[in-house]
Amino acid sequence: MTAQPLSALYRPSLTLLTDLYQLTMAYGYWRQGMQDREAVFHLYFRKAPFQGGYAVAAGLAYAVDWLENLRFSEDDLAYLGSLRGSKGGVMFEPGFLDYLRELRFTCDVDAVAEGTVVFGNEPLMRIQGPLLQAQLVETALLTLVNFQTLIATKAARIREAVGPNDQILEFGLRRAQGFDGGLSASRAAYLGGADGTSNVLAGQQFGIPVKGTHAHSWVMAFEGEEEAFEKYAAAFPDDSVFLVDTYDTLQGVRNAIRVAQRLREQGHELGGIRLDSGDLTYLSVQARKLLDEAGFPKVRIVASNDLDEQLVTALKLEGARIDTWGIGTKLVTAYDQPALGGVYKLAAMKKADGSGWDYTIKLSEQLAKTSIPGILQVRRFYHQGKPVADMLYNTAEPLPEQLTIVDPLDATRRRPVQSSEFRELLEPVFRQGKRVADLPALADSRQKARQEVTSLDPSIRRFLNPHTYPVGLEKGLHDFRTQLILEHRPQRPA
Ligand SMILES: Nc1ncnc2c1ncn2[C@@H]1O[C@H](COP(=O)(O)OP(=O)(O)OP(=O)(O)O)[C@@H](O)[C@H]1O
Ligand SMILES: O=P(O)(O)OC[C@H]1O[C@H](OP(=O)(O)OP(=O)(O)O)[C@H](O)[C@@H]1O
Ligand SMILES: O=C(O)c1cccnc1
Repeated sequence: MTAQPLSALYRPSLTLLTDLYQLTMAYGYWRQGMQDREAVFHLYFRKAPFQGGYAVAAGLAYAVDWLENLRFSEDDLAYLGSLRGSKGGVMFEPGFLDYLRELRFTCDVDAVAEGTVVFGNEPLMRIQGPLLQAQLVETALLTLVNFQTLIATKAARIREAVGPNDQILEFGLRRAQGFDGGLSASRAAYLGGADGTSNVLAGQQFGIPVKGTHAHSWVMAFEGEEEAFEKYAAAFPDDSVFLVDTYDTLQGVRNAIRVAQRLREQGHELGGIRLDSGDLTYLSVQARKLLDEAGFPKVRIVASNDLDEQLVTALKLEGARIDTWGIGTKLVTAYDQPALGGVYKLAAMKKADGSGWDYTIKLSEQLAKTSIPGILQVRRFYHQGKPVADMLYNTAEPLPEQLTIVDPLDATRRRPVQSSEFRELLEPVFRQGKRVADLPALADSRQKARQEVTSLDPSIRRFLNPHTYPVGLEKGLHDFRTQLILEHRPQRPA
């Protein structure tokens, strides 16, 4: 089969962006008449990425867009109708395809706003509604939220390393995992703390400032480096950043200074220089000296070359004089942890007679992987404006006067909640399939992300062995979960 043109992937319907098993289960539920049994699922990850102490929630805007456009097109239905089982019969009978044709999303969705700091085991999304639909959306929600949360978190860590004043430019498109990997990474990187991107499509789609310098090939295309700088400046007299390391970096800085002097005579100022190889500390210190001595203290020094938060930290400690950090591969591919292990688990089903809830649990040998039953909400407690602990609780049960949170991994660790200052993290986004909340602008989510990260204690923000932020189960929920585990676990005689 020949490859589809790229434009064919930007179709109005991305409903088939799913795993086949979502559709086979949907068919099975439909056949059983179970499609409308009310169910509750939660989307959450278990462990913050990069061995860090937190994650930054992202991807909700994509998820909302996907859910709002959840509709099987005639092309989708024709394809599903063409699928065959192993004996050659149709996989999905025509009556089911008719059902899918009329299917509209009617679930309630509650979600954590983009830019919110989140921790392991906390639902980022809660989907409540007809079982078939709530199940069907699993894969797309995971693919959209997992990746962007991962990249936003990486960017937030890079922002931590870089500090509040320097610029971060995301340069990753060429090394990203495919075109959508590149596009959604640019969005999430901006949300998490980057100031701009080289990705022009991301600029157009999301309003992210587009920025950049020039490549080595520009310099190589001219007789000499100075001429190359001269010609670039002729095109962009007020917006030039020269890449100075094609031949000899410090000689490149001297060439840049000569061109900057001529630009100044014409009433323009050089924007910056970029270093892309060698010892970035030594070279940035030397370059700064040369630029300052020549009367160019405002010319910025941009650095790139396989940077990440660890390298930025090292370069800062070494005394590098870098103002702008160009970061590509390691940011957009989340190089040291290329996937966030977010999961989507069934937590409750309405009884067949509609009289109440049956709570569901997925057991595991590891307690960390055992799911949490209930119709969950996350309450974040504050002390003097700073988050101190999060509590997961079942909204279907009354809360006691005195709240106690229990560590889900060690029931002996519990703490009474003293603070009366709190907020609920999961906010209504859809009610019966209709969007009920406006999504914030991307720049506002970005600002929120920064505020949220900086509100955390430094012990949680640090890279090396960060403290664990307390996330616990409300004691009633903990006791109920334990009881459910005991009910479901086979009690083998000793
Ligand atoms: N002062 C420094 N301290 C720690 N690491 C540094 C320092 N300067 C540069 N690095 C990092 O060291 C790595 C290797 O850089 P270097 O330029 O020596 O090799 P390279 O990338 O193979 O060079 P080139 O781009 O010329 O092929 C890069 O990830 C770079 O960011
Ligand atoms: O190192 P990253 O964090 O991934 O940042 C992006 C890299 O992409 C470019 O290199 P490339 O060799 O592709 O092109 P160039 O000739 O413009 O340097 C640029 O010079 C950076 O080194
Ligand atoms: O503009 C730049 O300097 C740039 C863009 C993409 C990749 N590397 C660098």
